Amino acid sequence: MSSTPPTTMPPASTAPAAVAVPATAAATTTTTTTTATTPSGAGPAVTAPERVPVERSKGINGLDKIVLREVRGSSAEVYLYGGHVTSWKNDHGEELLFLSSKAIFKPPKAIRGGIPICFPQFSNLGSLEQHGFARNRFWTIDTDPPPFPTGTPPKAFVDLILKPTDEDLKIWSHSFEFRLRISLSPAGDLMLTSRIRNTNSDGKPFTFTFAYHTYFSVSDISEVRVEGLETLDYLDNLQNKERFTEQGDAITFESEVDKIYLGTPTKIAILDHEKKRTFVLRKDGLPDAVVWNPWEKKAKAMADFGDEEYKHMLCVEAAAVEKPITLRPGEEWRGRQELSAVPSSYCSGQLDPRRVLQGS
Ligand SMILES: O=P(O)(O)OC[C@H]1O[C@@H](O)[C@H](O)[C@@H](O)[C@@H]1O
Repeated sequence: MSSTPPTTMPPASTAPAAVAVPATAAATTTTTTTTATTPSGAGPAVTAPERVPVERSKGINGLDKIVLREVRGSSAEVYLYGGHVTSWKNDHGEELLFLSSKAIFKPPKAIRGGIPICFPQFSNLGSLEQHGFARNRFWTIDTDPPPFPTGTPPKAFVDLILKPTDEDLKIWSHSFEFRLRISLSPAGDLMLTSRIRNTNSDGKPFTFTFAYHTYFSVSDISEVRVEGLETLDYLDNLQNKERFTEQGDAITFESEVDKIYLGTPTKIAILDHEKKRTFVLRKDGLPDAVVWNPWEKKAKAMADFGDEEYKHMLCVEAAAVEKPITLRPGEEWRGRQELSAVPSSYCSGQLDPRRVLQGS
């Protein structure tokens, strides 16, 4: 068991990353950019790999969306509404995220499925609307994001930004810049990096909670297990957020679950026995992990969720909930989530490979 402390970083000061989609583009546009990375410290300038074209088009109800495609065939779809990833496909074109057939693509309703962003409040832990407002605001493409301090930029990516409107400032009186980079690796891994900066000019700090509310697509919830959370403490949302300790070998599902696991490892596996697929979730700056499945009764009560759909989804959410993040003006926080989908016969790292191999 290990916990990841929240990271608070000074302003980034190195090489610029590429953003190539003009904010004014209409219908479907395709842009390719090659970025020269400026020196980081004393290092030489390097030329970033050629950027894979990003497509911008109209999605459901005319909402703007971005499609990222990697050369080997994987893809991701991102709605500017919510800065919301609605699709992630592997190089066989198989959908890896759950999106409800009843999802309502109409503001102010958040899209049911994919990866909603919960900010500046997770769940009902505060005075704001459930899960905060980032998931039902219109984000824009960030044409000039500050550089990432290290690493080669990915080839297929988009940078989005959310800043509060005057209306937002009335309900949460803090200025911020929320930058979200969504990228696909050549192997088809989906990475989301959030950089949130306090831009208050009144000298005031602010505090927030956060989650990447990822809906994984699974073949049958009763055949799924989650590894990496066993023996950890959790707050049970179904029991007034009381604190318990998880017992047993791994997490399996036979009824509604809504738990916030605390101080979780940086790597969690979701094994889909029937599909023989393992999702590996890696995270940074996000110590907690929420596990949610509404099960039958709650499914029926949700207007934007099919009665039987709970069988085919599981939310495992990289989150910062127990210890809210506080930023002073000028400070930036970074929280990263990386998702891979691999055959269940493969796993590496801190999880016990024998258990993942057995897959049950
Ligand atoms: O219906 P919403 O607002 O998208 O929330 C869905 C669920 O999201 C989970 O993260 C919460 O732990 C649950 O309590 C909640 O029901």
